[in-house]
Amino acid sequence: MTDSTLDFAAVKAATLIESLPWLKTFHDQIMVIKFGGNAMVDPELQRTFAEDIVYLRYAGIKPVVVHGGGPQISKMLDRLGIVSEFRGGYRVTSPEAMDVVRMVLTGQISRDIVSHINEHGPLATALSGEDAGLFEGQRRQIEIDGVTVDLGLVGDVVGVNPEAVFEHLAAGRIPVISSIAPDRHEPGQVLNINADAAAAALAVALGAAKLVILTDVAGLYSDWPNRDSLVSVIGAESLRTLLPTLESGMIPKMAACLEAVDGGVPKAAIIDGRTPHSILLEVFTQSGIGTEVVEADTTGAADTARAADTTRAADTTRAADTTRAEEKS
Ligand SMILES: Nc1ncnc2c1ncn2[C@@H]1O[C@H](COP(=O)(O)OP(=O)(O)O)[C@@H](O)[C@H]1O
Ligand SMILES: CC(=O)N[C@@H](CCC(=O)OP(=O)(O)O)C(=O)O
Repeated sequence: MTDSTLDFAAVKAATLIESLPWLKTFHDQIMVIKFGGNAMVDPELQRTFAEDIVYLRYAGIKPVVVHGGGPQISKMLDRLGIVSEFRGGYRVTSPEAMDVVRMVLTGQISRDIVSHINEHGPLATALSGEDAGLFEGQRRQIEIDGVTVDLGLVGDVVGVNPEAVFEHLAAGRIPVISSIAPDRHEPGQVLNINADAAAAALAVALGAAKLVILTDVAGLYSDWPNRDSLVSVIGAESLRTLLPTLESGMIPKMAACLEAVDGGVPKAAIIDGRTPHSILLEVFTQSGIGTEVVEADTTGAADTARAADTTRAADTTRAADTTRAEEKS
């Protein structure tokens, strides 16, 4: 063998062995993966997403997919001439818009994800938050600049009955879940749940080891919209302080990460779903990609502890064009 072949083999071996601690950490653990509508616009990315999910499953992890579909819902609403707007990151949902939300999420997107995963074998099964009483919802109102905004048929998940998900996992299946919930206070009424929030509530109820949210941006930028300073790791307390200053799309996402970590999920990450195999890069490399939210704060002693614990880079921010691996070396 030539020197360059040997070097290449060494790099491959190093990449493979880097996954060993994570294979041990997550063995037999539940991981909730939220697939955002903006991360699924390209058919090739849907294919590599399915490969990653199947890879996790065969690596001995129990993946549970919660999907969004905001852009796809907006497109269908436009086609049907139904006006919709977002307030504070949530879609104001009229009864006729709700019909479209339900149809697109459960009838179209869920089916597509199941179909891509099942190209690898009969693994995935679709569930809506309505099925087997999985989610219980309650209408939510938000305040913007001190004024209460009525979001219509938008809800929070206020109860999760995870038995059906556990049963599917025990049977070796990969549940693919749509973020619709029956209204706890109005029988027959369903509510539109932001998929980040649904994923967080489910991750807590399932006792997941990690929540991973795929979106169309590298992670949380502390200098948005400049994109020079990507937050690598952030503790729950720092995020709580930052949350009120964030802008639209990031609000539900970071609120969901905080809810998950506050609820006992050890780690929640926001990653760029446009990077092929971003899930494998996040889960099986020491440096990961994107932004990770952890319980302990990222300054001072906590940094040292986490670095020693071989989890993440201690820096809270980094230049957008440097990798976390470089930071750690
Ligand atoms: N601080 C920030 N860092 C990164 N992205 C941000 C930030 N603030 C707002 N955003 C916006 O949030 C978007 C992600 O939210 P969203 O469009 O709802 O994604 P998804 O469909 O994946 O749920 C990004 O594309 C970006 O435009
Ligand atoms: C209340 C609310 O805003 N619900 C979302 C549900 C889908 C979703 O969350 O999709 P993404 O993950 O692609 O953003 C919506 O109607 O767009």
